[in-house]
Amino acid sequence: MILNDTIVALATPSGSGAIAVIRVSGPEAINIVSPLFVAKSKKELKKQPTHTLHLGNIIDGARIIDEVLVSIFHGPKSYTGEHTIEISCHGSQYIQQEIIQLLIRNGSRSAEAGEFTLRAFLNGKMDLSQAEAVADLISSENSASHQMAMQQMRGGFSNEIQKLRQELLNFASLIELELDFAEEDVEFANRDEFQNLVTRIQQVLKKLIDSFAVGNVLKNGIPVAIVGEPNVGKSTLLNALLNEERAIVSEIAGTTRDTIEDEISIGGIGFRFIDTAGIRETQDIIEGLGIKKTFEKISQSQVVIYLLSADKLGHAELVSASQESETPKSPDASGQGDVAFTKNIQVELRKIHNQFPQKPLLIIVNKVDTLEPKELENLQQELEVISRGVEKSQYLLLSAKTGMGVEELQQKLLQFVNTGELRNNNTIVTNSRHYNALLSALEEINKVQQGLNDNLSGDLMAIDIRQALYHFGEITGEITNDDLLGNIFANFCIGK
Ligand SMILES: Nc1nc2c(c(=O)[nH]1)N(C=O)[C@@H](CNc1ccc(C(=O)N[C@@H](CCC(=O)O)C(=O)O)cc1)CN2
Ligand SMILES: Nc1nc2c(ncn2[C@@H]2O[C@H](COP(=O)(O)OP(=O)(O)OP(=O)(O)O)[C@@H](O)[C@H]2O)c(=O)[nH]1
Ligand SMILES: [Mg+2]
Repeated sequence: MILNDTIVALATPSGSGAIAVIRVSGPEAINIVSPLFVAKSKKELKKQPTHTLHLGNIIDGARIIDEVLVSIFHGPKSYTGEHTIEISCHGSQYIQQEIIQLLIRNGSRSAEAGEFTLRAFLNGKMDLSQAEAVADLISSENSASHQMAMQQMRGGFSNEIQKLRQELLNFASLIELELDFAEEDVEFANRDEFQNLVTRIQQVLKKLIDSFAVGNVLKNGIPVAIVGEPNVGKSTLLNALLNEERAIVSEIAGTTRDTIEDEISIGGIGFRFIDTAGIRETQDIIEGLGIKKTFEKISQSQVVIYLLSADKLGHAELVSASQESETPKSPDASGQGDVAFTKNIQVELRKIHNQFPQKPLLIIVNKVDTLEPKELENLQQELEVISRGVEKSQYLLLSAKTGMGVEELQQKLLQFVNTGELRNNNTIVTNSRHYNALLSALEEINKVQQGLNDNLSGDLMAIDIRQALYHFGEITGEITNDDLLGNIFANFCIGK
């Protein structure tokens, strides 16, 4: 990592647009751009005050490349903390490249991914968790992920960690001071006060650690698997939820072979729907692989939608609960197909439920547009029977084709999400690196607690306190190394 040179990159997306922004940052940024810019006012860019905007031409010798707006930031008063120039040019890719090449010929270098924000971090403009939040903010696509990233970028999480760290540090210093007076048996660090602090740190850490369960799903979108027998309308439902023709739909059973995923926002929260290959006994190797994948997707999902087709149900005459474990006959063409079919569904459902007992199951009957009102009544009863014994299940009727009941489904899905932490504006941990550091910090704090219980000597306790401090420092970036920074910032886009 070379950090004392001047870097340049396009800050706006690659491609052509109305306007593009090229950003230059580093000790020579102003000196490099100044002679390449002729202001309409004829004023020299170099002499302009910080945070001012100037209209003029970017020139390459006698040639004018573009008419642009240039902003100037004098370090350390800038995003990166370095001298920074931003050039807003016309959004042609040709112009963008001509200007960037010109800047490179005149002494700047192409920035690496995340290098502007890396510099902001290294220059103390933000701590590491705030820098990570910048990337999350850029990729946020709904209200929930936006709110969490914004809170973290503005330092909510960092402040909480910093405060604990500072208090713990004060105690560590006092305890370590005792070591210098070991012979005199003095206690600079009041043990009762220390116990209070340790208890408080444990509580905060536990709260933050618990929030990750929510934060992780809210950030990545709540995965919802749509499963069921072939041809029940899983892909049609996916399309209805996404409001686009995302998956191929046909009357041929076994249309979907591989899983198809896409995300939408419902009530500000991201849901990732996973359409799967219909579950059935099959000789087809590829279809079989698809079905295997379906079960993988169920295990990864937060909620399972088990879809049924109304045109196959409709007979209230059902198997009793005691027979449930019996292997069902496969549906046949002899007219008794429906009963066997329903029994089949019961077995299928219980299979899923037994394999994933904690997973909420939404049993949904699709194609209700094909039923007569009287048949609908029977269906209600039938569903009661089908879902009996499958805890955490709810059922719902809909038609993916007409859209009836789809909104109700969305509302039901929202009920599975705990949005309390979001509403209360609590700090929510969304980053697994932070989560792991918090777990390690708690482990060390628990050792400190044990030390207090055992009346352990200060020198031994100091070791665990230092370890806990180390893990706090990992989150905010006081403790770091080039590999870790490389990893974090390599996942940024170029120009950020
Ligand atoms: N054109 C442009 N838009 C942008 C950015 C940018 O770098 N350029 N940002 C980049 O992500 C975000 C805004 N973030 C910024 C943060 C700090 C400063 C800045 O100049 N800070 C100085 C002065 C503060 C002040 O005026 O009080 C400083 O911190 O000292 C600029 C942008 C989003 N929009
Ligand atoms: N009448 C009616 N037909 C529907 C409805 N939903 C789906 N269909 C039809 O059912 C057939 C199967 O739909 P798909 O969405 O391909 O079914 P699938 O469950 O994805 O099937 P596989 O991918 O083979 O597992 C298609 O002909 C759809 O048009 C509905 O609500 N009402
Ligand atoms: Mg399908």
